[in-house]
Amino acid sequence: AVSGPIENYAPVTAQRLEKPEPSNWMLYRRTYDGQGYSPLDQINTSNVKNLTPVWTFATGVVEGHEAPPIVNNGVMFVATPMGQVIALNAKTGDEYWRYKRQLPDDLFQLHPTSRGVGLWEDKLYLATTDDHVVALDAKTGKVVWDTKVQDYRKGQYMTLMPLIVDGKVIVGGSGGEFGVRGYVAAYDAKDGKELWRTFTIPGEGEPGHDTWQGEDWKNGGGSAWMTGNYDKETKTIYWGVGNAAPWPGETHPGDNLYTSSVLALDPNTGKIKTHHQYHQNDSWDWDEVDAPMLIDLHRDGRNIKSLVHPGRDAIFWILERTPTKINYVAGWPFVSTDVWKGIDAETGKPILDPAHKPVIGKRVEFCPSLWGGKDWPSAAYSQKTGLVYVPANENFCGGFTGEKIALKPGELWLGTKPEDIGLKTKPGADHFGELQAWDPVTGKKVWQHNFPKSQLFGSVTATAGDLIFAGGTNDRDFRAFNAKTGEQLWEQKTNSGIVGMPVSYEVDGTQYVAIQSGWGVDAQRIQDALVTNNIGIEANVPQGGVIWVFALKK
Ligand SMILES: O=C(O)c1cc(C(=O)O)c2c(n1)C(=O)C(=O)c1cc(C(=O)O)[nH]c1-2
Ligand SMILES: [Ca+2]
Repeated sequence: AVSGPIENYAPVTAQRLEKPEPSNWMLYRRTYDGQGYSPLDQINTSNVKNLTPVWTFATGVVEGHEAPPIVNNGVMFVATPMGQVIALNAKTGDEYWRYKRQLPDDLFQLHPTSRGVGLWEDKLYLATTDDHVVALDAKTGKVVWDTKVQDYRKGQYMTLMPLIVDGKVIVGGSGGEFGVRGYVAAYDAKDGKELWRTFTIPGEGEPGHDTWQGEDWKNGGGSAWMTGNYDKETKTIYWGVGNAAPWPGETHPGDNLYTSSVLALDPNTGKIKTHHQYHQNDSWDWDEVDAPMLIDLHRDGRNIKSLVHPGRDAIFWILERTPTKINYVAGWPFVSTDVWKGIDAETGKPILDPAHKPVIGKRVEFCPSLWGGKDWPSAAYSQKTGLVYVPANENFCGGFTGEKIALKPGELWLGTKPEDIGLKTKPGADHFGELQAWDPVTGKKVWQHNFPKSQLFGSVTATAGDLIFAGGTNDRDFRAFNAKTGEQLWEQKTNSGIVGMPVSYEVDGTQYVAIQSGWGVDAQRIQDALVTNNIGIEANVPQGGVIWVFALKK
């Protein structure tokens, strides 16, 4: 059924984003600190077994549905692949309106997805794969403004959910596999005017430019394709930066700032306050775009305003953020890796084993694979347990033969042949996906749940009911775990595999859990590789998107 118009829409303000009501999920990870934690606790470890679907909604789209259902006072906004936004009554599932972008016929989407819509006042903001930012009227879905960011014909596109800070719509571009020069940019939420643009690769005369040689910086990658987090006290955005381009480091000698780094940005000007580079001269497609979580830790006898980032480079990073600097605190491998021999305790730079760094003209193998210990799907932090929950992958290795290839704008530029990219499973591996729970204070793993026949490729969400929700597996299951023990307490088979982000919200006194099921993008690429390896994995993960909403059986 189609509901009537949206009435009494609650305008989104700076205050509401800084301190969101427990009932709502209005930012990518619910709060600016990126913790992915809901304070709702009606659904808990003892009653989660009674969790049952209350409504579903077919999106009509095939491909990877990665966005969290965004909820503002009972109104839900869901972004799907192919530039669609659906507004729904979060309680009944009735549709208010739908926006469908007309994508150009000649658009090639390497990553056909959208990770969500940002909210400000009475509008929504969508970043599109044909590289526009579009503002929609939250009540009607009508386009208010539409700003071109860059040219999709040059391999510039966007998949992220915009970060909204104080009336600014902040986005970052994808295109690391097309040799773009990455950037983060802000638009005025009112009219779509560009306010600033900061390139993630410093130009001539800028600090860090000397970490590049010759002209390499112009096409050096460093795309910034995930939503940043925000420290409202110091007014600093922490934004993750992607891989260097093309992949083999030999083709772009130097540390290559600010690829595979986190940038601390001033939201008003885009000025880079400071940075931390996780690993130098990236050669593995190890984008470090998933923004670090802002967590207050009591560690080593002192209070630390930390940045916690389980990296694609297989290292669980703990950094300290100060207004002027980011300091290395600790790091350790959370899945096995043959690339790093350790971490320099002084500088925080990982120590390379050159035998596992891709080069030109010779096949090099490395573990983990180019999808890393953890790709873009987000980890979560529970304020109740004090643990960090990581969707990790173990027993995958990768490899390729580096090649010097000339850049053709708009064409894939990997520095290897696409058909040469391997995903290998370690012989005798008894599992791949791992849901891990880490204590960031002690650096100890508290529990781990293994997935014998699947990768784990979906974001994780924690709730105050001591529950961890996650999809991410090729068996179509959506699951709830006991946050303290890792015991699996509930599961629901859905229509497709889940690469989406679980959220929780409340309407009229009832707590709900929502997720998009709809398999695709790189979870499917890994699946193809697993099936090719013929290790007893079911080939077929049905596709097609459905929004699922659950509540306790009454
Ligand atoms: O370098 C880039 O610009 C870029 C962009 C994206 C994207 O926008 O989704 C991905 C990647 N890289 C990437 O390396 C990767 O593994 C990946 C997986 C996915 C996905 O949606 O499953 N996107 C991307
Ligand atoms: Ca990439």
